[in-house]
Amino acid sequence: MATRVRSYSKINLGLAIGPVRADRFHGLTTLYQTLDLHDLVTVSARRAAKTRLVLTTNHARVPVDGRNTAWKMVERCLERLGVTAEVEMSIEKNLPVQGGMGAGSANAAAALIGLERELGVALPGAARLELAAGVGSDVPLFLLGGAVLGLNRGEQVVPLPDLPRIACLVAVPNVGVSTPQAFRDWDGRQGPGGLTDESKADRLMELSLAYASLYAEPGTSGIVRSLNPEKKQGNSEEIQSGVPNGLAENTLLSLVRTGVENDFEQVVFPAYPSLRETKRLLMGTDSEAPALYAALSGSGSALFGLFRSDADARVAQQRIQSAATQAGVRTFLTETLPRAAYWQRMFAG
Ligand SMILES: C[C@@](CO)(OP(=O)(O)O)[C@H](O)COP(=O)(O)OP(=O)(O)OC[C@H]1O[C@@H](n2ccc(N)nc2=O)[C@H](O)[C@@H]1O
Ligand SMILES: Nc1ncnc2c1ncn2[C@@H]1O[C@H](COP(=O)(O)OP(=O)(O)O)[C@@H](O)[C@H]1O
Repeated sequence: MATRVRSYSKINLGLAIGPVRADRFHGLTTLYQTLDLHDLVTVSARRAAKTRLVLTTNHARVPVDGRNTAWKMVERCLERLGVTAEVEMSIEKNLPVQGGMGAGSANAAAALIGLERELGVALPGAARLELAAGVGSDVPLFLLGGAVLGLNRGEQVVPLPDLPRIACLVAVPNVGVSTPQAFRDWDGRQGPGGLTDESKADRLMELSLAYASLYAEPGTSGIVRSLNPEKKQGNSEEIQSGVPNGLAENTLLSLVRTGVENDFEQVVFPAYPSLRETKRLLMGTDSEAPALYAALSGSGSALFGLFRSDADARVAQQRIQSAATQAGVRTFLTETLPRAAYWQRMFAG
């Protein structure tokens, strides 16, 4: 029987780009958060004398050969295990391609999880993370889920205590942004806005510390209110009923005060000006269900807003859907997905 895996997505709550490294990748400090929006990856595998992979998908822009992240992962995992097998995979795409939501990366992690289950084997945890990092900088985070600190080129992941669930509206413009191109544009920036390598490195450190400080003992920093421990995990019912989620709001506002932002906005917004307008509409104004925070995710093109309640997120959805400048922008109402829920809901039966 085949294994069906929910291949969830991520947003980058914040992302700072550092200097170019010797391997030509950029140093990053980023705060990933998984979202309750997913593709479906189905894997069936049986041991065989020779390895044979077959991949199908419902999306024209997803490659079905060795360029596919899921294919790469399965091929490398079998090699690592010293196993030959016939593997059939299908990817049902619901998430945007080149959206900055890590969908292709998540597909690779889902393929690994599905393959292990099908073959009844499990690689050691560190080996899985190493394989994932080899497939892409964004893949290891999907072997943790929840709130994850990304360092080095984004592939070095540190699980963070869960942030409370919060209502989220994702807006996906009708353009795909190439990640390598966005990095090249960042490197090409000249003039007063450009940072020196030294100040870029300082900023990476500064943001790592700021993200870690979010988890300081409540009450000691004066930022996160003293809490009822039972409510520490947040509560999705609160969000669904439209009741404001005070804990999530507090934590998020703390994050905003740390100066969280996404450096890619500085190069992606000038290249695609309508994205800046999408962010403005997500944010809203004080009188019209404003977002607590809105930003570009990764290198885009998806943007997201985080809201006090599901009801506020719906109002923002209306704002975008009725704006003449936003034709072709798709919106998805969802919420952030903490680590325990990420793993509980992983298998689609
Ligand atoms: C920058 C992020 C933020 O989440 O962008 P999104 O793709 O999500 O938008 C990710 O780290 C992307 O991760 P992923 O898409 O797996 O990237 P990779 O395949 O590892 O790299 C694609 C290309 O991006 C550039 N790259 C990537 C990561 C990094 N730290 N520095 C880089 O310069 C390199 O040119 C590399 O060849
Ligand atoms: N499983 C996959 N799903 C989607 N795109 C893939 C996959 N494997 C490789 N790709 C290629 O990777 C590129 C970007 O992948 P994607 O993960 O959708 O973007 P992002 O990292 O911006 O979220 C696409 O242009 C596509 O050709």
